[in-house]
Amino acid sequence: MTEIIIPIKSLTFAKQRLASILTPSERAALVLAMLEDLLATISLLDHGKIWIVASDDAVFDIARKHDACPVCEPKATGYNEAVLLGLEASQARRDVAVLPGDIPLARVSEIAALIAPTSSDKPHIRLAAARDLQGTNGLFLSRKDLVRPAFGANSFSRYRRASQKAGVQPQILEAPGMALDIDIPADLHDLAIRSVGCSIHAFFGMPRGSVSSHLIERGAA
Ligand SMILES: Nc1nc2c(ncn2[C@@H]2O[C@H](COP(=O)(O)OP(=O)(O)OP(=O)(O)O)[C@@H](O)[C@H]2O)c(=O)[nH]1
Ligand SMILES: O=C(O)[C@H](O)COP(=O)(O)O
Repeated sequence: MTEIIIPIKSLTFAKQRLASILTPSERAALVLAMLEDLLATISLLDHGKIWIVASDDAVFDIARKHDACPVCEPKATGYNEAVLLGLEASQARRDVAVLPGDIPLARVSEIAALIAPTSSDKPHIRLAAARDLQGTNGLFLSRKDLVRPAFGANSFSRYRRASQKAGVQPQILEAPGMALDIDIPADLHDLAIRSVGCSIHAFFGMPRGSVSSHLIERGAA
């Protein structure tokens, strides 16, 4: 079964691009709520080990609650280095997936399509794009050395090129829930109005009708 790596940046430095509308403690709470929702969604599926690469006890507490394995990152060296730590920790030779922790609306069916185990030795890569078609919100490798982690600006086209260089035509997944990663205030506004019933909605701490105006007051839309 497919093992899953989820890197979570130090809560102290989390979600800097939301600093104009959320306080540091709100940003930390947002990261934890998004992780809860993602792990709850994954828990509905058959999967291999989940590796959470992070440096905060609060993150590891959530990991353990969902039977995920903590991988302690000695210092924050970036998204790709964190993924490499997860890949090293994983004992799987084949079928690994990487998910960011900030896709709280990812649907069960979308993650199922991303992590479906392969049955042949033919190399296989799956990619789920961010809605701007620049970022990558889901990566699946049938062998963990098929491409090196290459997250960051414009990673989607970089992964496509790297896959082709490795002789693999990547499968591009249609995944609108996964496509919303929470980077900037406008993403948070979209999340607030689409997240009723999720932990993330409780994070906003108010009934649906007022979420939108509250975030607009802070400049999110
Ligand atoms: N463990 C770990 N995870 C990281 C690191 N940098 C980014 N991530 C995680 O990678 C995923 C995607 O992060 P980004 O959207 O690029 O950035 P972010 O750090 O969440 O937000 P900004 O501070 O606004 O850039 C999230 O799950 C982050 O928590 C890092 O240095 N270490
Ligand atoms: O998708 C990626 O490779 C990274 O997350 C960077 O993209 P972002 O700025 O959309 O988070």
